[in-house]
Amino acid sequence: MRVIVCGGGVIGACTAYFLSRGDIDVTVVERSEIAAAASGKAGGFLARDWCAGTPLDALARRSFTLHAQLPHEVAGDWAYRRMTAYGGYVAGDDAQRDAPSALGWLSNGVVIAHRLGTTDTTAIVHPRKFTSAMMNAALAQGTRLRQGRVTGIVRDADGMTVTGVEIEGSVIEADAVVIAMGPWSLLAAQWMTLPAVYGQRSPSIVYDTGTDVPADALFLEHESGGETVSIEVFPRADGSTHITAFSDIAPLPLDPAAVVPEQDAIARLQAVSERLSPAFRADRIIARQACFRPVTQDGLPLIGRVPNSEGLYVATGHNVWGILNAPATGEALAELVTEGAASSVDLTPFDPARLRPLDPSLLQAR
Ligand SMILES: Cc1cc2nc3c(=O)[nH]c(=O)nc-3n(C[C@H](O)[C@H](O)[C@H](O)COP(=O)(O)OP(=O)(O)OC[C@H]3O[C@@H](n4cnc5c(N)ncnc54)[C@H](O)[C@@H]3O)c2cc1C
Repeated sequence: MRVIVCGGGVIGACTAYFLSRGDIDVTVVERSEIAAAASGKAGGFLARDWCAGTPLDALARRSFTLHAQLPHEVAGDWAYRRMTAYGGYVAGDDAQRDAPSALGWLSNGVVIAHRLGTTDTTAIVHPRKFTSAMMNAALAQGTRLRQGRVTGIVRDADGMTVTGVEIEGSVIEADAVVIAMGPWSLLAAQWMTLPAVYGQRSPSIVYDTGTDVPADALFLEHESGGETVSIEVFPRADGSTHITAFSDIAPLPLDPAAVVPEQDAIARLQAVSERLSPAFRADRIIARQACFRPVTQDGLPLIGRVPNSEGLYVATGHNVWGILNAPATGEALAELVTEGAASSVDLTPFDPARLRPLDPSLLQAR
């Protein structure tokens, strides 16, 4: 069986890894480089039970377990570690402003209100290193990587059954095709019956904090310019700390390589970060970046068969939990493609047929 995975983000890499463990001929087509988009620029935070009470719960729990197993199965170091997570706020002009923080590495006035996760329930990876390691493991199992832009799907005479993928004028044949192009999966709605996928932009700054910042993830609220801003701080085991805030809605550039941060958002983020801890000094900044996470209309991913097609699958729309949920998505999708049904997780809540398909004429008008 020949399977083409379109997109080399964390979802494409994990899908290729699990497919290539079977007797499957896998090709990943990536237009830029592995982890070029959100999968290389995310925080990498993982939580076992933060999706409890939602349709994502089983997928998240399975993925959290796989994240703990993969360092024993796959070569490479992607800085997997368990961590503690805290919630709180940055005090404004009041008595708390000068009070020492409960966590010694934070500045006065950073108030820790509650613990959100322990080393049993929360963890982190370096997302670019994780995605690359999964892709390298797939390559070691025989997967091929082809650089190029997927520009269409090829079908047989009945118009239903997929026979390959078009890459800028050339065609590679396949028995099954998986669309895993993150927010750019939207473009695939021109070629198949697919619901809309949107991109939500977030800027982030990465600091080289070495051993100055312990394994404490932070979810903080801060009053800034009359609005309440949510700040997320993710110290990783390789000594880098990722800080993000100020998500906004912006047009998705057609080329993933054209995603750049707004200078104003980065300046605001840098100012907030400096307020949190002396560890976040300007001379320690190693990346100022932005990325678009893929979002669907109901906030749940699309994982499963594409309606009205034979041999066509999609895995995208993972929103804020794409790094967490990639392993279980890849595992379940590999089962669906090769065995006809997913056995590790119930994919029913993520069936692409649950949402109204996007009218392709809206894309042509873009
Ligand atoms: C600031 C930020 C922080 C985040 N933090 C976390 C976190 O802490 N934990 C967590 O679980 N999740 C987090 N996320 C979410 C996570 O990053 C995403 O859900 C996940 O990376 C999406 O992966 P993907 O593979 O679907 O898409 P992408 O990473 O966007 O990958 C899609 C790939 O497809 C390629 N592509 C596009 N078009 C084509 C084409 N025509 N042909 C071939 N290739 C193509 C692109 O170049 C890209 O490499 C965060 C996101 C952001 C923005």
